[in-house]
Amino acid sequence: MVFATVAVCIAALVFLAYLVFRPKGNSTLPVPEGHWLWGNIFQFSCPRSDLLATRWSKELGAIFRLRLVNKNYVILNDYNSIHTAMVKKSKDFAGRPMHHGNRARYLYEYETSILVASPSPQWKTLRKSVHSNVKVYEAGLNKVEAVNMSVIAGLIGDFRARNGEAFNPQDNIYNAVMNIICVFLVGKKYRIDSEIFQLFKKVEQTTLTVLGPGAKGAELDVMWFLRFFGHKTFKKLTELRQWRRQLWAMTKQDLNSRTENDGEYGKGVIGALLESYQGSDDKLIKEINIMLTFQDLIFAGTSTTANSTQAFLNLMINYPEVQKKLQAEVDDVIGDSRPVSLKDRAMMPYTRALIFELLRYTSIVAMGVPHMASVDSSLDGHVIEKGTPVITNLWALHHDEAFWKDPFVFRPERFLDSDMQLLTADHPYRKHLMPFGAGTRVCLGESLALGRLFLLFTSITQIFDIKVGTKKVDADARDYLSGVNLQSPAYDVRLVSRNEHLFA
Ligand code: HEM
Repeated sequence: MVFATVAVCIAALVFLAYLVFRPKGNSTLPVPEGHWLWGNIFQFSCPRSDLLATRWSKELGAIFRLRLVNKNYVILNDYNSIHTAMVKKSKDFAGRPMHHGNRARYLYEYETSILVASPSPQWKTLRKSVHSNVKVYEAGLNKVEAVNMSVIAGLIGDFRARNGEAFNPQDNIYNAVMNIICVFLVGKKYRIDSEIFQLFKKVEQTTLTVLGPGAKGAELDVMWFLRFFGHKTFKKLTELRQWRRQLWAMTKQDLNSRTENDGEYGKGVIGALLESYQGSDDKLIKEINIMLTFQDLIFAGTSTTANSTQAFLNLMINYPEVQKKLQAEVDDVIGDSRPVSLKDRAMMPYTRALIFELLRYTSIVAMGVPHMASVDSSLDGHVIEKGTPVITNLWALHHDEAFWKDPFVFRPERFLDSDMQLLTADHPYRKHLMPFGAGTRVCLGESLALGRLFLLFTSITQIFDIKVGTKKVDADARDYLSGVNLQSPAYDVRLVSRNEHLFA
């Protein structure tokens, strides 16, 4: 009797759990086979969820949904679906699913920033302000260039100090890119061993480990109660909030102690933002929104560019014929007696094609940044309910075998025409390339990133022959490590000087 009562109670509880956790709505989109209660969550919380989603899309079609416990997520895997959602129906899908992610909500202190806010008057004002400050920054191209080149000169110096011996370039690249971001944000480079620089690094790197689809602790998004049981990611999130507050206090103190012309390059984007809102009656933007946007820009700008540069060196080792062509163009257009300038770009189609190919091949931001349907809408005849998170699988778009010939071969020529000129922007290859997303939420740092990659790649190539280190590591992007951004596995390289006098 007792046994029967317990069995009935358990069955009732399980049924109740199913009723509570079963996803609401009646989506017609196919879903991969998963657990009856928690759906696909543990399958999807894996390293390289982009590769898994790409495999699923081959069985289920370009648009499918995942069930993560009681929530439906829509995954878009080809050009038509991504372009329709991001560009044609940009307004319908420009939201961010902040309410779905406990980790993000807690980290962002239940407030918003440029990256996590759905379109609203506050988001528009913030995006417009950052954008106009970025533009001011870009307007004086010489200034941006001077900033970049001073940091790049330091990086070249670090590389030279290796005397052509094998070494892992990861830290040097990361520190240089982080300092480029510091100059962009607050108008100043920092000493690598300074407390503030170390805090910048800690905030950036920890953010990457606690957010993102495949990051550890994704289960907190649907089982928030786990925070009461000593969950490690929750502890990290709490620490990160403290480090960010500390970094923000130090940054403000530093900015306040400087006069307009004091900093090497003004007060940067954050200095300008703070000045425009401090003392203004406009209560739309609060200091916390600027602090959170500061964090967005640190992590959106650093590892994306650092990982691309790290991938570049290993690609040059693995594709020596590409390196030769790049060097030939650098030697031809820039020569060996002056540093590279952004103005050279117009005369360097091969280099620009190489950068496009690198962005396609590596697809560093493989799953984009999650979007959300802001209204009831549809994609390819399927209803997408308001509030549904929508993920763009940019990896699948950039490695679609039905569209790209040999997508796993690194070949810059695919972006050149028969006269070796860059394909025009309306060419299908250019249109299918969306490493920065597209539409309303397109990456805010696209032109900055393209400019920096150009200066970094050409400067390194001008000064060094890039050679294999102690052992060759495959550059196949399918083997990259996951996080929020993909990263090449560690390798070492020999950078053998071919130009002794520049940056000496
Ligand atoms: C190789 C370098 C970079 C790549 C591949 C990249 C890629 C992306 C992607 C895919 C998105 C999401 C777009 C979407 O929501 O559909 C994004 C958003 C964003 N990126 Fe980048 N990014 C790069 C560099 C940068 C830099 C240097 C900055 C600024 C310093 C930056 C700032 C941002 C911001 C603020 C957003 C959010 C925009 C919004 O939500 O409205 N990114 N980026």
